[in-house]
Order: sequence, then structure tokens, then C-alpha cells
Amino acid sequence: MNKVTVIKIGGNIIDNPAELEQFLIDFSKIEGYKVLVHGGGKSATKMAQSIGLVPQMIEGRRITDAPMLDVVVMIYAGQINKHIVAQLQAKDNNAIGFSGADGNLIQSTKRNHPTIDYGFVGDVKQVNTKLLATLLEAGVVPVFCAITHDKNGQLLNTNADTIASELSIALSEVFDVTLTYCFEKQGVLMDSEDDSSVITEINEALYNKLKEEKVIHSGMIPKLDNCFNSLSRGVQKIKIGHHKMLQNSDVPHTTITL
Ligand SMILES: Nc1ncnc2c1ncn2[C@@H]1O[C@H](COP(=O)(O)OP(=O)(O)O)[C@@H](O)[C@H]1O
Ligand SMILES: CC(=O)N[C@@H](CCC(=O)OP(=O)(O)O)C(=O)O
Repeated sequence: MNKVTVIKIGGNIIDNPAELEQFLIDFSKIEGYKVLVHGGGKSATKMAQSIGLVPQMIEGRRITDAPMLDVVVMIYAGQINKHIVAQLQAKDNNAIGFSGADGNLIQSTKRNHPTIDYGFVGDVKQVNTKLLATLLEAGVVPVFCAITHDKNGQLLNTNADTIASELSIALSEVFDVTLTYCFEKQGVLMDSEDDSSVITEINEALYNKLKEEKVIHSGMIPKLDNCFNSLSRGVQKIKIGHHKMLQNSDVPHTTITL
């Protein structure tokens, strides 16, 4: 089976030009089939505030009304996605930027929650694995933003960790998939402020214990929920850590196991 490397980067890397450049240098050197998924929540929050919108997150998901949807489409599918694509092209990676609407690559359904109105937020329903595999086999490096669509003309905002997870699950039908979540820290930490406290391996039992003890909190909770979901649905390997580990496997990081 051919291998695919799926990497997700979040707002803290994207928002720091020097970190982003270093990440893209490391990413561009990865051999074989690869997919990049980026978030950008921090930039969207800043842009929304600058035009008088009040950002609101519930359980890691942004409440996305119509004006907020315009902001996230502009920031994720426009500014961030196209900058990353241009920077990868400069490093001789044949990147193409995609939202889920392009080539119907990621179809989602508007979230229907009994008590919370999330607005234009989508939960992934289906990935166009065939087209994605064809793109990879043609030497393309797909770069996905956090925008999907419902196939009825509506764009939807979807958490970028979930996009990376769902793409990996779909690709694992045809490839051996390694999914890596890169962020500003060295991995899942015993003390979220101390980079030397990396937990090298975490399974669901340890996760539940550490979540209860509040060692794991905020954005790390949906990230790890996505990891366990992906592992149980076919993804071969999942790692969380700093992008330095992409070029040097001795750099400490966290491996997720069931
Ligand atoms: N035990 C932990 N180890 C590392 N980070 C943690 C931990 N618990 C909570 N976090 C928080 O999770 C955040 C990562 O989640 P998030 O902000 O969603 O990531 P991303 O930058 O990928 O979007 C970190 O910035 C950190 O503040
Ligand atoms: C529905 C929803 O919450 N979408 C996310 C998508 C961006 C994202 O996930 O960005 P990070 O990876 O940088 O956090 C949001 O708008 O914040």
C-alpha cells in the first residue's frame, strides 16, 4: 500500500510568519504523497473583531452567522490558503489550494444541535477519495482550508482538526496514512506550560484520566477526540507535536494509541 502523510497546522503557527516559513520548509522536504490542512482561527478572530463582530466559540467550534461565514471564507479559503500555496510553490512543491467545495472534495451537513445554534457550521459527511487519490497520484500537494459545502450551494465552516481527521480516515481506505497534528508545543504535555513534560504515548484510558484531572483541557480535548476517532476508523498512525519532529524523529512528541 502507498503511504500518505497528512499534516495539520493551527492558528498559532499560521499567525507567526517565521514559524510558518520554517514549518513549510520542513513540510516541503517530506517525500511521497502528502496533504496539508490548515486552520487559522486566530486570524479569523482578529479580522472579525476589527469589523465589529463578536467571536464566540462553544466546545472548540465557532458560532458562524452569515457575516462571520464571509470572514472565515475570506481568511481561510482566501488569504491563508493562497499564501501557503504560493510559499509551497516557491519550494518546488506543486501545491493546489482547496476548500471542500472544490471538486466536491469534502461535503458536510449543517450542524443540527438540539439547544445550540452553531449557524453555518458543517459536520463532514463525505470525502471525494477518488479525486483526492487521483490528485496525489498526479503529483499534486493538496492544501485544504477549513471550509466545506453542503452540495446545495451553501459553504460551511468546519473545524480544521476534524477536516484533517476525516481526510485521513477516507484516505486510509486506499493508503497507509500517518496523521500529524503540528502546533506550537512539543506534544501533549503533563504541564501545558512546560515543553519538557511531553507524554510520549497516550491511549484513551490515560486521556480520560488526564482530562478529568484537567491536565488536558481546552483545544487539546477536541484534538484528541479526533485522534481516537481516526485510529478506530482505520488511520494507521497519529502523532502530535512541534514541526521540528518532521525532519528529526528524535525530537520528543506524542504518539496516540487506542
Ligand atoms: N496537556 C496539554 N498539552 C499541550 N497543550 C495543551 C494541553 N492541554 C491543553 N492544551 C492547549 O491546547 C492548545 C492546542 O489546541 P488548539 O489551540 O486547538 O491547537 P491548534 O493550534 O492546532 O489549533 C495548546 O495551545 C494548549 O494551550
Ligand atoms: C467550526 C469551527 O470552529 N471552525 C474553525 C476553523 C478554523 C480552525 O479550526 O482553526 P485552528 O486550527 O487554527 O483552530 C474556526 O472557525 O475557528
